[in-house]
Amino acid sequence: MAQLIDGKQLSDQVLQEVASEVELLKGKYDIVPTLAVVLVGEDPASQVYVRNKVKRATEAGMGSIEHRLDAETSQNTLNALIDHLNNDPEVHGILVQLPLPSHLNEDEVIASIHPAKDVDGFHPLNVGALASGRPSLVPCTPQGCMIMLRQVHPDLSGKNVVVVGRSNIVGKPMAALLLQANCTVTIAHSRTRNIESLCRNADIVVAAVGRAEFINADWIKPGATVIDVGINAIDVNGKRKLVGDVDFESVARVAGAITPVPGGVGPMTIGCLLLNTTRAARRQLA
Ligand SMILES: Nc1nc(=O)c2c([nH]1)NC[C@@H]1CN(c3ccc(C(=O)N[C@@H](CCC(=O)O)C(=O)O)cc3)C=[N+]21
Ligand SMILES: [Mg+2]
Repeated sequence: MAQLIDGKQLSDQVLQEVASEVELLKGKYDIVPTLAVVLVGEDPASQVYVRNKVKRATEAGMGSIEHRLDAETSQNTLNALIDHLNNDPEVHGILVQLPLPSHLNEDEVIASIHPAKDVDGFHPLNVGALASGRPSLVPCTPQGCMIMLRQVHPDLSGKNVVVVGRSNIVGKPMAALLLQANCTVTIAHSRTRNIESLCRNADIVVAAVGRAEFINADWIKPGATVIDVGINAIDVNGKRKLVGDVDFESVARVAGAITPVPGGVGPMTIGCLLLNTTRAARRQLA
């Protein structure tokens, strides 16, 4: 049975670091690091997630502000809100929950967030900084995955890694971070040929495809490390169950180490979001 990489426990460690940084920023500079979360529409999964973020922020002694806008909100209204948050000195981080309703332009929204407050790390300036090896605000999920990987591989140099999925939110920034850690990185996606045998050669597989239990034990080299980014809600006998992109049951029998879902990458994403918020706050000190 593979070693379990406990995201809940690791994220508690990250949140403790966040809490002491918050203490320091309060005591020394009299600022309360504050995250503004913007949610457009009422997707129930998004609401759970937003509630979790606000809860953890409060526990870490941070400030948080929630802006809920209805699903029909116009681009102009959203732009005006972001403009207001960009210029509010008491807001250090801005997160606009994605995906947005289809009438809104996500790229425009992301580009309108001040790069210094872009705690998701999605602004083109932050994307460019990461791509050219000068990371500043790094996307939370890949950042959390790196912390988990370091538990098993303190030195990642020379490891063969396959990242399955090429999204701007996970796959691409994940590959950039791994490359910076001197891994040999392959990005696989829906058009990739022989994806199974590619994965079977990897020391590390990062699964970020958004398909429930897509990757099974045949894809995994015995002893390899598997990071499961997927969070998919499936129906099992009328009950809602969360599963990853990895068939945990079978893969855990061949892998050397694996992250669970829930309790894996998800909590680490939230930990890193709050870590980014303290970093953003520190950089905004006059
Ligand atoms: N601008 C933006 N930034 C994001 O980072 C972002 C986003 N939009 N939109 C939605 C996705 C999704 N996401 C999750 C993070 C943590 C959990 C999480 O903590 N999940 C728990 C389970 C929660 C449950 O029980 O439903 C776990 O995996 O253990 C889930 C989902 C961040 N996202
Ligand atoms: Mg894909």
